[in-house]
Amino acid sequence: MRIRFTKMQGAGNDFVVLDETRQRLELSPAHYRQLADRHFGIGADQILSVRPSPAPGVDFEYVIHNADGGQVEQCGNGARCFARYVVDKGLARGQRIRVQTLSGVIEPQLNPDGRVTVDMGAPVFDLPAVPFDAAGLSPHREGDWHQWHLALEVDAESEIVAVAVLSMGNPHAVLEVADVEQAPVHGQGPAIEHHPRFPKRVNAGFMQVVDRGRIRLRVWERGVGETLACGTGACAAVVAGIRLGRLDARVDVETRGGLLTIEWAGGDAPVRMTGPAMTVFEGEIELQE
Ligand SMILES: N[C@@H](CCC[C@H](N)C(=O)O)C(=O)O
Repeated sequence: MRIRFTKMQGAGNDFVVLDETRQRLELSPAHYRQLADRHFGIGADQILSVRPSPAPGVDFEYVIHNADGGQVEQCGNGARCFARYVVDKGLARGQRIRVQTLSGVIEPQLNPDGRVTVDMGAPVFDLPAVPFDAAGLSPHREGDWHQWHLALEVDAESEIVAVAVLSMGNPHAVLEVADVEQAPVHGQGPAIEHHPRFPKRVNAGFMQVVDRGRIRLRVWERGVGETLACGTGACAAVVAGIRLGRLDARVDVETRGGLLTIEWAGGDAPVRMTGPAMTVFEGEIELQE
């Protein structure tokens, strides 16, 4: 089967975008893995499918698959690229759209400067909803919140890390580190992703607080590995930093692929994420059966 695609990136987190507004492509997990493969396919961290509105009051459905072929609930950098795509392709009626995801409705909006702001909804702290199994663990109190001590096995050595746990529609564990460039992202990242206390696995964020309005962040993404940026990871890190008393309500997040700005007023307020969204190229690919 031959299909058309658009390659996009948001702060270096890269995507293959597929237009399924007129016809479902009915792709298998193996097809998504081929599209994401950097040697045998196009190369991407996630595959984003644009589908027609599934319900009154929303404009589109946004379906996300990780590079490993698994479907996931949310993708923040992808949401900005999704908005840029539907506007540039003339599929959207205005600059502000409502989009159904597996974890709820999000509202991206194109800004005059070309960046995109997304209302990502409120963070979720209910541990079973993340999901995170805290049975038998004692929380370590910080700010108005707490962190959890997890035992990890990394290169046959036992290590303990303190993580803040929350959902931005998808699960996140956030660790504070002194220097993000020296952080053991490729050692601790996969150990946290597959830790048995996270039954759906987890995205692991390594956050260095520069000052109350700026952090540096690297994220080991579930189903992908380290990416140049993770939008929901940036939201989760800033929310965690605010609740732990380290950050103010508006924070610039430096990632290896670019700058994101995250705003959160606390409580049930939605998290707002602003950042770039660009088309890289378009083409056709023959999918293996
Ligand atoms: N790149 C993303 C997150 C994509 C999904 C994530 N890997 C997961 O499995 O939850 C972002 O920008 O948020």
